[in-house]
Amino acid sequence: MTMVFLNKEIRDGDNPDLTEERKTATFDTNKMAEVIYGSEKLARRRREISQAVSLIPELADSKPLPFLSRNEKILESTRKVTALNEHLPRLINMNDEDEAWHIHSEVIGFEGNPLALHHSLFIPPLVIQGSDEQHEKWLGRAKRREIIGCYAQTELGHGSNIRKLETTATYSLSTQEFILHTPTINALKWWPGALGKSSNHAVVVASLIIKEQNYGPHLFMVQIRDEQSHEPLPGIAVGDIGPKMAFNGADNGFLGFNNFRIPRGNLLNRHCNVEVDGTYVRPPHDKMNYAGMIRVRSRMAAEQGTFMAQALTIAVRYSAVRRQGFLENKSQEVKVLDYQTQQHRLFPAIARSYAFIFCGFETIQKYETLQNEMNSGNVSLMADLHALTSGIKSVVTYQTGEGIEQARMACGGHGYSMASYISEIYGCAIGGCTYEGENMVMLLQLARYLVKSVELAMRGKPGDLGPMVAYLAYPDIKVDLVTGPEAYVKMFQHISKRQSIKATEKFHRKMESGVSRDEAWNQCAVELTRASRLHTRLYIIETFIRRVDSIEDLSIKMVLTDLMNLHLNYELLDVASYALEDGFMSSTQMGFIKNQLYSSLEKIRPNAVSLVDSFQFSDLQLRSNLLNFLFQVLGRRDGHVYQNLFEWAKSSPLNQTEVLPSVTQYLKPMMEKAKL
Ligand SMILES: CC(C)(COP(=O)(O)OP(=O)(O)OC[C@H]1O[C@@H](n2cnc3c(N)ncnc32)[C@H](O)[C@@H]1OP(=O)(O)O)[C@@H](O)C(=O)NCCC(=O)NCCSC(=O)CCCC(=O)O
Ligand SMILES: Cc1cc2nc3c(=O)[nH]c(=O)nc-3n(C[C@H](O)[C@H](O)[C@H](O)COP(=O)(O)OP(=O)(O)OC[C@H]3O[C@@H](n4cnc5c(N)ncnc54)[C@H](O)[C@@H]3O)c2cc1C
Repeated sequence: MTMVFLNKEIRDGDNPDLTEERKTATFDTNKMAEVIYGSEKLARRRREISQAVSLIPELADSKPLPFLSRNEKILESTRKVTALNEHLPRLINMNDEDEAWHIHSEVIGFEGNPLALHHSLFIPPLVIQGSDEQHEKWLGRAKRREIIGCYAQTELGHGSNIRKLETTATYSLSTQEFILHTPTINALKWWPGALGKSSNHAVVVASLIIKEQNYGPHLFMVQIRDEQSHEPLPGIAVGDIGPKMAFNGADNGFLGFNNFRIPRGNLLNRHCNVEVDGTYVRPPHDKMNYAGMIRVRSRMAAEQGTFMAQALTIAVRYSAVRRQGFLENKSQEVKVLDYQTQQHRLFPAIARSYAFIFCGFETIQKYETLQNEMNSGNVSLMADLHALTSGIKSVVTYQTGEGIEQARMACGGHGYSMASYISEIYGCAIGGCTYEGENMVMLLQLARYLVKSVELAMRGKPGDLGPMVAYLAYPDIKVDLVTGPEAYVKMFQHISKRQSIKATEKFHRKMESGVSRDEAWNQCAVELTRASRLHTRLYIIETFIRRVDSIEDLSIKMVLTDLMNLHLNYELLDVASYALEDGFMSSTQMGFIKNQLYSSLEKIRPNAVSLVDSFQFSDLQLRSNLLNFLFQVLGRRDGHVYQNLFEWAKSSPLNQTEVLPSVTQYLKPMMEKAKL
């Protein structure tokens, strides 16, 4: 039986192919949005905010961004973000981070802006690592945007290995100051977003030196530019690092110090301190100064899930209006979305977007618990969350990159045009594989945790394993996949456990053969990263199942169950070789998984457009609206892509004149010469 849901947002004049899709949906997209965003209130607020933004012309792009130069992009993103700043108090609840995040992505898009890091990486470390007194001094000013800041950690020579950062902060007993210094070119800060041209403050990570002893990376509040003139302060060299693959509306920068002095009170000292006489007060956890990175990583699953969801919204809508080729009926070409290959390209990625967003909820909540615990001095949760978020950040960024690239290819030629907006989304999202910890490096961090856990299990201490890794001690009992999701989890647990054990045993064998610990680790690194990926994918599957279990609305639960089954079969198929290898999975089971996968694609087909509509991205957010000016056009909610692609092309600066200088200066003379 199909429940017919009349989508309230079907509009007159929409492309009939899309209207037809929306009519076949078996669920209410507003209800689904509540599940995606976690509450009726937030889903509703997002719609209200989008609506309010659409009525303010100055918050729209003034030109299609791909046609702008780098300087124009920065000017435009700054214009928008400052205009937005003026409107913000009327549009959102200023204390609600989700509302703020939504409105910024809507107005700014993926190109970045000079304030992006201020909120995500300048204020949070100040909150986490700053004392009450330091909050008093800087936090209010930062929140009011009297000062603009960034997070300056990475250097030209070091990003992953932060223990080897070369920027020094040497304590001067005589003046009670820290002297910041960049001893070599390699030690220049390099990459920090918004540092290059916009920020006048930075949280700088530098190696703390007291009486010639290096205490490792610490965080310092540093004013880098004059608040009046915006000129760099004496002793500071700062600038932009040049154009990047994407994110060119932001000014990632470099920064060098020439014996630049800051007061002792600028060491962010909620958890550690340097006393007047140079006595160092240790933090409660060795890696306390890394807590800000856990925070950002904990938010990456949800963030990347929505990045992928935007690319998929564009690709799925387009696939429902793009007609090409025939199936049975030779009188009308089919929507490309009807091809099984197209569905296989897009639907598993839709499932992953949902999975990442659900998983993101859990990690954000876990971080909030950690933050509360840390505030009361309990750091026992840090190691677990560091391991978990290290794996999640790596898996979701990689799979998001894959999903967005598939979305681009699914749009054929038009996907390659910047009119699709997909290349911009890709460029921004894929940066996540590198920033906040390069993926391999982070997978190896999780592997340390897995190896230790396997060692505990091997020593017969399974009781000491945390809930996340308890399965490493479970016995192997064959499963019948027909029985449902739990059996899939057990199969995945077996695969993940076996890989963790295999990698650990290999590591042990290498050491027993006389290879040093570090060398042995390196010789097992690929196997170790495999274990980390499997463990993380298992965790994501489990969060998906938990979320679907918790849903009460039947129509929503049914379609999410289809999506979850697709996810389970797709993921298991992808790693099946691990289970076939030791005979835990039979070839019959493999066939079963494939058939389940194909049948999931068919089940999802009528709901595909509504599943992406449910993310409720506005046309402005997808840079697909023509309301005020010409924007990218492929993901338009109304589905009128062709005429708008033509408008877009006409607006290209190249078409503002019929004969270009390239022709008069070079081609014409060449052709004339050839005639002689
Ligand atoms: C790879 C590590 C973790 C290694 O650190 P290390 O001090 O050399 O550590 P080690 O001696 O090898 O010991 C590892 C040990 O330290 C633990 N650990 C490491 N990090 C944490 C943590 N956050 N919480 C709790 N524990 C932590 C690990 O679990 C290890 O513990 P173990 O020895 O196994 O018991 C570190 O260097 C690191 O985090 N590197 C990545 C750098 C990074 O993420 N940079 C981000 C810059 S900001 C940015 O990119 C902004 C992007 C823009 C945007 O978001 O939009
Ligand atoms: C868009 C963007 C925004 C950024 N924003 C900021 C910012 O705001 N502030 C800031 O401080 N930084 C920022 N960064 C810098 C970013 O955090 C670093 O680039 C990142 O941490 C990776 O470090 P790296 O560049 O040193 O890479 P490298 O470590 O040099 O990586 C190169 C290769 O070496 C491998 N490798 C390195 N170490 C190991 C190891 N131990 N084991 C195995 N393989 C290894 C890596 O896997 C990789 O394949 C940003 C970067 C980007 C791309």
